[in-house]
Amino acid sequence: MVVATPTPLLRRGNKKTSAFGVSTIDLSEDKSIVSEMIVKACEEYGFFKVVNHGVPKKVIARMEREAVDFFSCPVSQKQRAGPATPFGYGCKNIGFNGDKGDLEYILLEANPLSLSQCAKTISNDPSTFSSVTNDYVSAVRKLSCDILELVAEGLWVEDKCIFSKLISDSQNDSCFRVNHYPPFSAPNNNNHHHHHHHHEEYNNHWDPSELEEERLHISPIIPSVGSKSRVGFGEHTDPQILTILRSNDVSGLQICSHDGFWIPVPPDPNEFFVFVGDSFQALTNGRFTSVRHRVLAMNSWKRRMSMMYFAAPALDAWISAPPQINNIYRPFTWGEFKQIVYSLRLADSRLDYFKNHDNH
Ligand SMILES: C=C1C[C@]23C[C@@]1(O)CC[C@H]2[C@@]12CC[C@H](O)[C@@](C)(C(=O)O1)[C@H]2[C@@H]3C(=O)O
Ligand SMILES: O=C(O)CCC(=O)C(=O)O
Ligand SMILES: [Fe+2]
Repeated sequence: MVVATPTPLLRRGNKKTSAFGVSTIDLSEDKSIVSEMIVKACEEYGFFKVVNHGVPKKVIARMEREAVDFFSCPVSQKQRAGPATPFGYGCKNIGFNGDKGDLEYILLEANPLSLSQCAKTISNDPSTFSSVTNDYVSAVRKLSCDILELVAEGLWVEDKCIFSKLISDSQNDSCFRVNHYPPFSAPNNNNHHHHHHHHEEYNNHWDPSELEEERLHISPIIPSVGSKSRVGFGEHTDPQILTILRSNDVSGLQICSHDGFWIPVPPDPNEFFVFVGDSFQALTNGRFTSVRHRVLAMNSWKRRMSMMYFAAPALDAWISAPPQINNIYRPFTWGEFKQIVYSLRLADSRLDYFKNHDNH
C-alpha cells in the first residue's frame, strides 16, 4: 500500500486522496514514488499532508505545552512580549497595513540567538522555552529539507539540494508562528452570555469555568454557516518557500482550489500539512502554485491552536527559476520580495509585482 490516511478515501490512480482530493503522502514509502506524489500535489493544490514524518511526538507535545502555557497567561504578561513588529506577541492585528483577525499569536525568528532573546519576554523559564522551541524548529526544518530534496528528485533536477540548501543556510530567514483562536459559537438570541463571554474575555485568561464547559461539552452549539462564522486568519498565500503546519484537533483551516472552491481541511494533530509558498512558485517558474488559505472561526467550543514553520532563504538569496525561453518572473532576492510583502495587505498577490512584461 502506498499511503495510509484516516480521512475518507477515494482511489485516484497511484495514490489515495481525501474526499476532497487533497493527498496524504507517506514519507516512509519508496523514494521514487513519494517524490512523484509530492510533485503532483505541489502542482495540483500546492498543499498536502505528510505522515511518517519523523518528528517525535514528544517534540510536538512539549512545544504545544509551552504555547498553551503562554496563551493562558494574563493579558498584561503576554503584552510584555508585544506588540508584534512583526516579531513578538500580537493580538488581532496582522502585519502593519490594517489586517485584523480573530486570534492572538506569537511570531518568532527561527534561529537560536533570536529565540533565546525573545524567550525572556515570553516565558518565566526562558531557557526551557528556547530549548523546546529550538528542538521543534530543528525537527520541522529537517522535515522541510527532506521534502525539498524529494521535490528536486521528482523534478529530475541534477542538484538534489538545490532547494533545501536555501533554507538550511546559516543565514536563513525562516520564522515560526503560533496562532491561538478563541472558541466561537455563532451568535443567536439565546446565547448572548456565551457570545460575550467568548468574544470579549477569552484573552484575559483560561477561565476555569470555560474549561469545565469544554470538558462537559455544554456550550451551546449552533450550526455555523455563511455569515455565522468569523474570519480567524484572512485568506492569503504564504510568501516563503514552504510552510509546515501542525494544529490541535480544532477545525477551521480551508484551502482554495484552482477553480476557486474553499475546501475544509480536517485537523490532524499527529501529522503535518505542507503549503507551497510564493517563493516556491517563482523558483519553479509557476509550475507549482502557492496555495491560498484561510482560517474561519468555526462553530467550536474549543480553541484552535496551530504552529507554523515558514521556511525562507537568506535575505540576499536569489529567487529565480532556471533561465528558460519565457520566465514568468524576473529574478529577485528574498529580501526584496519581503519588502514588498510587508508593504501590502494579507490577501494581496505579491508575485504580480515581479512579472516579466517582455514575454507574450
Ligand atoms: C499583513 C501581513 C502580515 C504578513 C505580512 C503582511 O504584510 C502580508 C503577509 C503576511 C504573512 C502571511 C504568512 C505568515 O503568517 C507571515 C509571517 C508572513 O511571512 O507573511 C505573515 C506576515 C506577518 O504576520 O507578519
Ligand atoms: O492558523 C492556521 O491554522 C493557519 C494560519 C496561517 O495561515 C498563517 O499564519 O500564515
Ligand atoms: Fe498562512
